[in-house]
Amino acid sequence: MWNIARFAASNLSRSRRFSSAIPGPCIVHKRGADILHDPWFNKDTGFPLTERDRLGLRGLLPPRVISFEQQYARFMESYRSLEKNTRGQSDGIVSLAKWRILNRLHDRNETLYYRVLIDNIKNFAPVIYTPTVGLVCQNYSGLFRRPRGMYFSAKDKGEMMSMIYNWPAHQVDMIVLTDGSRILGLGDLGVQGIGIPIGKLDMYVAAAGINPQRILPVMLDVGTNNQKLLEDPLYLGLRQPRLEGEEYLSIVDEFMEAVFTRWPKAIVQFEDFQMKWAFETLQRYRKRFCMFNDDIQGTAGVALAGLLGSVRAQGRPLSDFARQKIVVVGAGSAGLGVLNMAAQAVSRMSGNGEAAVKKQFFLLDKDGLVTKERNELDPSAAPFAKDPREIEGLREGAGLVEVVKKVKPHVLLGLSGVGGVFNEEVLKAMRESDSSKPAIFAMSNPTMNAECTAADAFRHAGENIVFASGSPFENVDLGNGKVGHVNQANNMYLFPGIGLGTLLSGARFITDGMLQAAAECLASYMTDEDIQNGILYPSINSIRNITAEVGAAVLRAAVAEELAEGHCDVGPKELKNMSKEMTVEYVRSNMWFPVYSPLVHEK
Ligand SMILES: NC(=O)C1=CN([C@@H]2O[C@H](COP(=O)(O)OP(=O)(O)OC[C@H]3O[C@@H](n4cnc5c(N)ncnc54)[C@H](O)[C@@H]3O)[C@@H](O)[C@H]2O)C=CC1
Ligand SMILES: CC(=O)C(=O)O
Ligand SMILES: [Mg+2]
Repeated sequence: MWNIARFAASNLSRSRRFSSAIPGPCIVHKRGADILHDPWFNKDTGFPLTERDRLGLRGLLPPRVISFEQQYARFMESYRSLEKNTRGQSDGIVSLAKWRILNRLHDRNETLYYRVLIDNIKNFAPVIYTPTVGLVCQNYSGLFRRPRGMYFSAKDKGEMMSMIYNWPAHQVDMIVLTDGSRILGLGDLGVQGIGIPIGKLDMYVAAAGINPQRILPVMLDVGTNNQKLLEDPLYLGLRQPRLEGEEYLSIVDEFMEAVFTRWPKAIVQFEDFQMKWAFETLQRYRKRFCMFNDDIQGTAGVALAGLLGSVRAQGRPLSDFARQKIVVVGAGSAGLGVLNMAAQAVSRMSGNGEAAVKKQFFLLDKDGLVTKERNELDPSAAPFAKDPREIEGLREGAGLVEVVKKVKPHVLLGLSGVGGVFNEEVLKAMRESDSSKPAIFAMSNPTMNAECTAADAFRHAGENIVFASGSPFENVDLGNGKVGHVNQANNMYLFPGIGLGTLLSGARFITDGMLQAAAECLASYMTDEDIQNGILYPSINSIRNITAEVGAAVLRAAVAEELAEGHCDVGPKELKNMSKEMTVEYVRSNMWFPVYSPLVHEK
């Protein structure tokens, strides 16, 4: 049974930590049953009697008033019963049942939903985010009950500027946008990919305290090339092949113009676009609008923090990063994003130009080692393609085992989307690594697409490795009381802070400097003792803390670059005068925290 006294105590300390927890009034333009059916305002049986009178709710609810704490306890009890009752059933069935119960609460009462999410983030993140969100996207048309977010389709061309005004909120701060073309490692899921912006924005609310009334998940439905979906009579998206070329770009252009016309200060996070459009749209918009691509830029920062951590784990100075041999498997938006940011970091550390520092990186895609001899070499991969003369004993297209045996890398990092590609032979080859603590990052999502499991990594590559995966795995029992620590190398450690820091800075663009500051902040978050124990990233339980630090680092970088225009009544001068600690506190104090606010009706 959930302990109400403990809840009250933790709530008290939380309300001290987050000054926004003192509930100010909330203006509502609805009355009566319309409020009960609006998850932003609904309190279910929690409406006090006076409020029921004021809002025309009297008689629409059973007479007894149930407190927030009791509602919370009742939900947690139902959740635990569900866990008990589904024991022994398949993982997929259990995960979807958990997602459904949380989703029903989300659709009914957002305040309660976000409170249970924040307080139980370690247990619930795998349900509302990776891995379960992948399963939800795969089954989205069948699971659909109520719409969430906005859908702009190829059929809406010419209409988007007016459509954007259909969204009921006056202000939107954070938008996550996808076209569904590369959902996690699951490929093209068309309109069903909307689950990803929804899950990412849930993390924004939980980790960054973005007000849920100011978030907007968006699906740009430009068709799908997934034949199975096109043939599915229940599929909810456009039943046509994906638009390409200028036709495609004109849809994204129109959407971006519409968004920034209505909400000039919004931030748009591009998510899970196939590689060609991920890079193209980033180039196209990053100097015109306040946007970033999470898969390219967020992932890069998280991976870089982990790579720097793995240097520290070997007991070496950070400057040694310039000597680490890193094999990256997957030359897509994520893999190339990581290599570009790693190259910038090495270049800064060594003082050499970026071209000179790429020797230590080895890039493989589905056709093996990428070299300059590759036919139709992708221009974004070209800077990392090996000159065959520098890689004695290796040839164009060499397989992963061959590369690992020959290179003896310090780090093996997977962003291929292919489950199990780090097989027993590859992992055993990592035993010959030149590092005293080889690092294995199986970053692809969801779980079944991870390049290897945590257990296999420790079993085959040895107990001295450091391990990270994109989706969560349990720590591994190594016997003799020893534990193989599993890190979650996921962009969730950065994107909430990038969004919040940018928002509070009032910057109109997101620069490399701001992203670098975010990565450096995460990299320096862990103590030497943690790192020695193989812990490269903090626990997800402290995600609000991490996000406050990352947000402050991003904000301060925007100030340093003279991009900060301020937010609400805090202007650029005040931001400039804040110390580092004050900035962290400022960011923290701007995090929304779910409490029932008194509702005040206004026509
Ligand atoms: N942990 C995290 O925070 C993140 C994880 N990811 C994951 O990374 C994966 C890839 O994402 P993107 O780069 O955007 O995809 P992408 O489709 O742009 O790239 C995939 C790359 O993997 C290569 N590949 C495919 N099969 C391969 C094989 N057998 N061996 C070696 N390489 C192979 C492809 O040639 C391509 O270069 C996805 O599973 C995604 O979930 C992406 C972003 C963040
Ligand atoms: C985590 C994430 O952004 C991805 O797997 O695409
Ligand atoms: Mg993604």
